[in-house]
Amino acid sequence: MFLSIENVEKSFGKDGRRELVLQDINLRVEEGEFVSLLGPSGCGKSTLLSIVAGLGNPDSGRLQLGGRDIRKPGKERGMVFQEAALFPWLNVEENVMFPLKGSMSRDRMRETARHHLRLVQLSQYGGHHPHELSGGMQQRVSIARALAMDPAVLLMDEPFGALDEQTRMRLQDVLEGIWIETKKTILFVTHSIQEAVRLSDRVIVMGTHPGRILQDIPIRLGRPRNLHAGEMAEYEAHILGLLKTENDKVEEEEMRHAASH
Ligand SMILES: Nc1ncnc2c1ncn2[C@@H]1O[C@H](COP(=O)(O)OP(=O)(O)OP(=O)(O)O)[C@@H](O)[C@H]1O
Repeated sequence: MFLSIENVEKSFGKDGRRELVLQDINLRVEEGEFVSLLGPSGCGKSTLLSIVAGLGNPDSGRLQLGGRDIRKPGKERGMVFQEAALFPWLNVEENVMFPLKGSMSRDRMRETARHHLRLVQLSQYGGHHPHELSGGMQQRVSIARALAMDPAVLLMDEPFGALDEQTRMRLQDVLEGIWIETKKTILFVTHSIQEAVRLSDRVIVMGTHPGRILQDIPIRLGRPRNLHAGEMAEYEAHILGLLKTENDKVEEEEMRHAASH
């Protein structure tokens, strides 16, 4: 199922005035694509993702999944946040089974949970409780939980943002492996240029004030990706240049704003 975002605009009230947070957002994500939203803090990445999740409405514009309008949350869109948010009183397997309740038999639920725990390489930990796992392992459980619902699209909001560098890179490998195996459509929010280039088929670079799309960059590299490939560094340098120009512009605006008050 393709995801389409057309002419989306969103503003919030701030200090007694309206601030345009998303302007003229147009994006189409094809079935099976891995697309990242990358941009400076405050450019509206999370706002856009939550609109796609159906957790917030745009002021104008249209969102569709497989040709059907998105108006509210739905199980065809799975969400993974920065914090794993597992139920501490349930074990790992029960956490993955929890959202499946009522949709299938208990045996089938258990089988589905086990399959997805295998996918995130946590087969041995089904009987453990969340507090017995590291942050990275907890996040893998939350990915398994989202995938077990078999969503058409997986929405991931900085899922590795709270992890240390080593764990983050390990989870990038795990996620790429899952994507290669399942070919899920993924929309992924990140601050990290390296992470976006490492994982994505396309990187959507966003600018801020107002949040908008600066460039849509296809990453034409094979999989699994070789972290040390020179071509990866070339993409990263190009994106860094784009973001630097954008940050310089924002700093200039802020200085002008401060000087006029
Ligand atoms: N519910 C809200 N009410 C008012 N302003 C909001 C709300 N949600 C977000 N904003 C504002 O919208 C802008 C974009 O926020 P958003 O969290 O989407 O950016 P982001 O790119 O995800 O940032 P970060 O990378 O820091 O998470 C910010 O200026 C933020 O303060």
